[in-house]
Amino acid sequence: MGGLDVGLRQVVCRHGRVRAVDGVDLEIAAGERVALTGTNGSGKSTLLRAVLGLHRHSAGTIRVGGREAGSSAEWAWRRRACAWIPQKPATGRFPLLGRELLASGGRLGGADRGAAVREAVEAAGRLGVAEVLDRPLDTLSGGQLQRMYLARALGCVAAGAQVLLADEPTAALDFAGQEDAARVLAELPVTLLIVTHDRALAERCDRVLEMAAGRLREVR
Ligand SMILES: Nc1ncnc2c1ncn2[C@@H]1O[C@H](COP(=O)(O)OP(=O)(O)OP(=O)(O)O)[C@@H](O)[C@H]1O
Repeated sequence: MGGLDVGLRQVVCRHGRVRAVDGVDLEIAAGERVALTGTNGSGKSTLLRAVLGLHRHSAGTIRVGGREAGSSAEWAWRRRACAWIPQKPATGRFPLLGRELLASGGRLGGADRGAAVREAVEAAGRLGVAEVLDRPLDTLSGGQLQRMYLARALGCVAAGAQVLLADEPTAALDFAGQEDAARVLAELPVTLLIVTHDRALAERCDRVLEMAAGRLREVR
């Protein structure tokens, strides 16, 4: 089993005056699969975004593979190490085509970039979205877009990402899609941190954590 360990110490994230994440400690072993559940607005997405450096007003310590990130080179390493499926995919003002998304994000790096993009395109085929590769992202349905992001994440893993941070990756999928995505995610040889309200997906994880008002507790 591959993967990198992830360690959070006393992480606090603010949105203005709101402490969306309020002193979170978390240790995830390399290769562990962790589901993060909890009430709406409890800080789950903010926590995931902080790991990627997408939430600026953060304090505390976040390590991936034992490495903190501060410099732009360290953040670039972090973003290559961590594949990312966002909750609210931005299609942008000038939306990318599907196949551009698969090669996007600066996360497909290294010598195997071509192989990684091929893997992402193949994954799109397996996930049933091959026919939308040449369409702008803003013309895709929510479920098609979510499948494209999953395919991109699989390409990132093929390119060497060892952690997958997924924010409600099955929320827009039909029943068969939820099953397929849960199986694919659970079989990946990486460390998984998945925000989800999907019980079946949480069941496949080694641990389930719950967030409430910015604080974390272990459920199983
Ligand atoms: N851009 C923002 N500006 C101001 N407040 C924000 C912003 N983004 C999130 N928040 C607030 O921070 C808190 C945590 O939000 P977050 O999106 O992390 O919750 P969540 O647990 O992922 O919720 P959900 O299950 O509904 O997706 C909420 O009170 C939310 O309203």
